[in-house]
Amino acid sequence: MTGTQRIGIVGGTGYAGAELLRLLSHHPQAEITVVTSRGEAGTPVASAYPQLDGLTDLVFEAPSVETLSRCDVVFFATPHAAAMHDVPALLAAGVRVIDLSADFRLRDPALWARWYNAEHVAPELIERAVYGLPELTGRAAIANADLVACPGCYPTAVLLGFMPLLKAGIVDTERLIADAKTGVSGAGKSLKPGFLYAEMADSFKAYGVAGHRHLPEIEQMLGQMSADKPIGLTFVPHLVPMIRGIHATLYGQLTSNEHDLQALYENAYADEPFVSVLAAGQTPETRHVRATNQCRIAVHRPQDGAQAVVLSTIDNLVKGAAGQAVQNFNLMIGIDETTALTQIAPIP
Ligand SMILES: NC(=O)C1=CN([C@@H]2O[C@H](COP(=O)(O)OP(=O)(O)OC[C@H]3O[C@@H](n4cnc5c(N)ncnc54)[C@H](OP(=O)(O)O)[C@@H]3O)[C@@H](O)[C@H]2O)C=CC1
Ligand SMILES: CC(=O)N[C@@H](CCC(=O)OP(=O)(O)O)C(=O)O
Repeated sequence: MTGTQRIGIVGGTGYAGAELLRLLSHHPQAEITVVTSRGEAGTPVASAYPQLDGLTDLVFEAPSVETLSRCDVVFFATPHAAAMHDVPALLAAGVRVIDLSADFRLRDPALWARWYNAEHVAPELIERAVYGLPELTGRAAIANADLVACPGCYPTAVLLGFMPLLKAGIVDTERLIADAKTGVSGAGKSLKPGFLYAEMADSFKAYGVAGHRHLPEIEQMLGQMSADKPIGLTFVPHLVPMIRGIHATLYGQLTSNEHDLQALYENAYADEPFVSVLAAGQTPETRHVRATNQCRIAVHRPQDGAQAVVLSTIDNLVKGAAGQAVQNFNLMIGIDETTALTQIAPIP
C-alpha cells in the first residue's frame, strides 16, 4: 500500500470535478494539491463551493503540465479531446492519470475520431489505457495501470446491467436494446439553452436516437464480455427532469430456457461492494442511489417469456463518473476499494 497521494483535479469548476472534490475531501489518503480552472484561476475553491468552507485553502490554478507534475495522481474531469493533449507529458513525468472523459475509452482511434469529431493526438497511449470498470475489467489490471479510462455514465449502467446475461451466453447478442434515461447534470455545467429550466422541467424527451457517442463504447465492451460475439445494440437515451441519476431498461432475447436469472445475477454480483441485485419482483429507483457509488439492478422475465428485462440504476456523477474514478484510484494505490465511497443516499 502506498502513502498519501498528492491529487490534481483538472476541471474543478465542472460537475464531475466538483463531485471529485466532494468525495476526495474526506479521503484518508488523498491530499488535494491542485484544482484547475481556466476561467476561475486565482479564485479560492471554497468561494465556488461554500460546502467546502473550512476544508480547503486551495485556489483554482490554470491547468499546465508543470503545475500538475506536482501531483502523484491527476484526475481529468474535462470535456472530450482535452486530456489527450497533456496525458503523454504527465505519464512521462511519472504521474498516474485517471481520465473521466472519453479520450482513451475506445480501442480504435479512427472510430474515436468519427464519434468525437477530432483527431486523436495520443493514439499510441490507447493500448496502455485500462478501461476503469472494476466489475468487468478486473482489479489487477487497474491496480497496475498508470492510465485509467473511466467509462461513460450510460455505459456503466448498461454494461453492469447486461454483463451476467452476456457472460453466461444466454441472450441473442445481435438484438439487444438499451432504453436509458438520465438527469440533466449529465450534460455538465456549461450553459446550453436546451437545459434551461423552462426548456426541460416538466417535460421528457429522447435524444441521440440516430446515434449517441456512447454507442460504440458500449458495443466495444459488450463484445469483450461476450467473447467477441457480434453485437447489435439499439441504444436510445432520454433526458428526464431530475438533477442526478440514470435508469437503464435493458432487453435481451433469451436463447436458453434453463437459467434462473435471479440466481444468475445474485451469483454474478455476490462479491461486488457497489452492485446490489434486488430481490425478485422489485424495481430500483434512482433516488436510492443518489450521491452514492451504488448500482442497483433488478432482473425480470415478464410472463416467463423469452425476453429478459433488466433495470439498472446509478448516479451519473458518482458510479457514472467521480465515484468510479475514486474506486479506480483506491485500487491503483492498493487500498480498500470502498474507501471514501460508503455514502448512503439521502432519505427522502
Ligand atoms: N456530468 C456527468 O454526469 C458525467 C461526466 N463525465 C465526463 O466528465 C467530463 C467532465 O464533465 P462535466 O463535469 O459534466 O463537464 P462540465 O462542463 O461541467 O465541466 C468541465 C470542466 O472542464 C474545464 N475545462 C473545459 N475545457 C478545458 C480544457 N480544454 N482544458 C482544461 N480544462 C477544461 C472547465 O473549466 P474551465 O473552462 O474554467 O477550465 C470545467 O471545470 C466530461 O468528459 C464528461 O463526459 C463522465 C460521466 C458522467
Ligand atoms: C444529458 C446529457 O447530455 N448527458 C450526456 C451524458 C454523457 C456524459 O456525461 O459524458 P461521458 O461520455 O463522459 O459519460 C450526453 O448524453 O452526452
